Amino acid sequence: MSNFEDFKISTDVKRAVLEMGFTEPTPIQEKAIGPILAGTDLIGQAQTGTGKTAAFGIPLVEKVSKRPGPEAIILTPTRELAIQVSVELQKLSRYKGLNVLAVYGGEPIYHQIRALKKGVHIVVGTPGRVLDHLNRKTLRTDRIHTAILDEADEMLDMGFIEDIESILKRLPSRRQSLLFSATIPAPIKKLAHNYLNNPQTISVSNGDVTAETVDQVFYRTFEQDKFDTLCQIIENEDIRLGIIFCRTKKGVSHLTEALKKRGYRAEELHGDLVQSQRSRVMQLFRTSRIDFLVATDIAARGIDVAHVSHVINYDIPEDPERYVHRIGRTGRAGNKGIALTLVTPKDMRFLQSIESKINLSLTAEPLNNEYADLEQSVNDLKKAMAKKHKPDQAYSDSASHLLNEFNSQELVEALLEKLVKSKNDGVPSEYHFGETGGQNGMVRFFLNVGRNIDLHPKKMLEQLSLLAGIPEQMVGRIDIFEKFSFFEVPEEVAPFVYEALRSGGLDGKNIHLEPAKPQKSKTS
Ligand SMILES: Nc1ncnc2c1ncn2[C@@H]1O[C@H](COP(=O)(O)OP(=O)(O)OP(=O)(O)O)[C@@H](O)[C@H]1O
Ligand SMILES: [Mg+2]
Repeated sequence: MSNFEDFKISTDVKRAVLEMGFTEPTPIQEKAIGPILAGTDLIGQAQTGTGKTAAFGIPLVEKVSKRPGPEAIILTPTRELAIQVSVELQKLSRYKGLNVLAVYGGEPIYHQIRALKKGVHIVVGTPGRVLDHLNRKTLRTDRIHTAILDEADEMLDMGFIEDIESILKRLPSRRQSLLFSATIPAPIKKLAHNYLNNPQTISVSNGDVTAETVDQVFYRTFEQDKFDTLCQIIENEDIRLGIIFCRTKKGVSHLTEALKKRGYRAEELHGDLVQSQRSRVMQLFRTSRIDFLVATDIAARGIDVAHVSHVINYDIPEDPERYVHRIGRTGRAGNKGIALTLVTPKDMRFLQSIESKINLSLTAEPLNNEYADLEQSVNDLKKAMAKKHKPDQAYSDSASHLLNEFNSQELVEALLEKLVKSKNDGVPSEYHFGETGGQNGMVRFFLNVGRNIDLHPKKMLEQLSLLAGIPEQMVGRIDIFEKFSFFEVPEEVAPFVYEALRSGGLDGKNIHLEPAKPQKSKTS
């Protein structure tokens, strides 16, 4: 089947579908619409951005009557998603003339009560506010024949499960229940069977967990270099609209502030904002009046904004499912998208679990380091100029001499080039190390060894044991990357290694060491 004409749906609904620009059903729509029309309970799984909303929305608006309702309830994990889904259902039912209402927290409840009283056919809501209405008896349930959990795995997970259970318990038991998500882990699927009646599972992922329209790469960086790395990425990439994800609300605020200071059009979205701010930011982003939405995982699920060209994980998600949903905000409805993830040494294990979840190994994108070095050299030079230095006659004479001989523009260019080259000559000018938690009594060190350093793990091992006076076999694992390396040693010898690195450096040559900033633990 490759045509909406082939479904048993009324012309009112068909007309709306065509007006929305949908000419052929997507695979999940092709497979799910028939069974839903037939009344089957269903678990529907398909990649991000492949039209799951219309897959349940089309048969739903077909089945809901114009009699006083409500006849259907859809639950979503965030307010933004409730609004978005209600808008899509309103569009689908435009010619049928149904009323769809979004009910969510952070908005005066009276407006919603008034709207519910006036008559609503389909309710889309977040669990907290829906429960509130049920408790106040402002939302009647006796005519509800369909319940849908969008982002079902999230809804049946820790944060929501209790609310969902109490809502479902109050709905008529003779009802059709539908669960949709891009990810449905096995334990959640098992749990889902408690709420469904003899469900059919429809899965269209042809082996890929993430949408194949999204190009995924990662960048190696350090905690303290993340912002510079991000700015370099933004400068290098051609970003139409970008969503930047951070782990915490604070992180989102700080990053937004920093980006704004640099002149980027960015706004923050997280749960500490009042609803009017949240709606305003979403509106600015949807209408391209800002270029970057900096968000917590609040924006990870379901959000559909046209022309999002890039998703950037400023903080890597610790949970592989979150990664799948976050990057799914781009590459939607057949469009291309790019997903970039910043990875620090301590993030490597999260990257590995993501890779095994999505059955893909991501490629590391090298940063354009020469330009980064150039920028740094220019900054170094500016700093030097800002310092009042005593005039040294010999330097002054040489400078006048050179200026007489060469054009000043060319002279500065040559000096800069020399400065950048010297940064990369042989031994790096700066070593940097810090400790992050190792495992099983091991302490992990990481070293920023700069670029272009020829450091074989074996050589590093020899030097380490020589320096710290510890046997080679005491060193756990050594990983050497382009720009940094890390290794683990038993807790008891860690202080010796620390001292040895501080006082000596790996090959004893002109090495400057700095302890890394302590890593603060973050909470959301
Ligand atoms: N048949 C279709 N033809 C063209 N575009 C479609 C079709 N169905 C849906 N779309 C569009 O595809 C986009 C993604 O749809 P939707 O938001 O329903 O995806 P989803 O599968 O729910 O993704 P997620 O897992 O991220 O929630 C929307 O902009 C929607 O309008
Ligand atoms: Mg969706």
